[in-house]
Amino acid sequence: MSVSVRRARTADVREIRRLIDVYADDRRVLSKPTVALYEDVTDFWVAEIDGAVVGCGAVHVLWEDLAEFRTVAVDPDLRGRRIGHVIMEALLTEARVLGVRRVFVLTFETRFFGSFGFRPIDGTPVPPDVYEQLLRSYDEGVAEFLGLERVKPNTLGNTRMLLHL
Ligand SMILES: CC(=O)SCCNC(=O)CCNC(=O)[C@H](O)C(C)(C)COP(=O)(O)OP(=O)(O)OC[C@H]1O[C@@H](n2cnc3c(N)ncnc32)[C@H](O)[C@@H]1OP(=O)(O)O
Repeated sequence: MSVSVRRARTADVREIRRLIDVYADDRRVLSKPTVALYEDVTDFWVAEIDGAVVGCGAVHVLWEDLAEFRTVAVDPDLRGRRIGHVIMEALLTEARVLGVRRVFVLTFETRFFGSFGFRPIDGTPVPPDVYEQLLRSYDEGVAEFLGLERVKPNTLGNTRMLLHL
């Protein structure tokens, strides 16, 4: 079983949609309108086996030194076969290429992300002036990063984690 990871193309959005829908019901992955997936397609990477998409993950830049990994998901039939690790390696390389120094995740999968060095944090790891700027974003994921009241029902039970690159 040979897994390769590449940047997502617009034609991958259907498969990314499928992977999100598998995990969105129990809030493991934030559900998003399909238009948001097309808008953010350049954030995404996909894992393939024999030309079929079996996993995905995204790097979303939040600020000069900070990005969030989002929508890391592997086909439920193929979990536990290190596909997630291969995706994470691509996302970590991309984060370094982009020049960010810290990566945030909001997740139930604390052991998986912990194995890459992510550690639980409290609060929002940005100074007040950056927090004020981030409040201007329309992105739901940014609202979750900021811990805004209106999105708290979506994030209940998730752990906030941070990795210093
Ligand atoms: C920031 C965010 O994106 S948060 C959202 C994270 N995604 C989800 O919660 C969606 C549901 N989960 C998944 O899609 C996947 O399980 C992922 C992405 C978390 C991990 O991908 P996988 O390919 O399953 O993981 P991979 O095989 O690379 O890693 C091995 C881990 O899987 C565990 N594992 C082994 N067998 C299984 C199995 N059958 N099912 C799940 N996990 C297993 C191993 O114990 C190991 O755990 P550890 O790293 O904590 O020690």
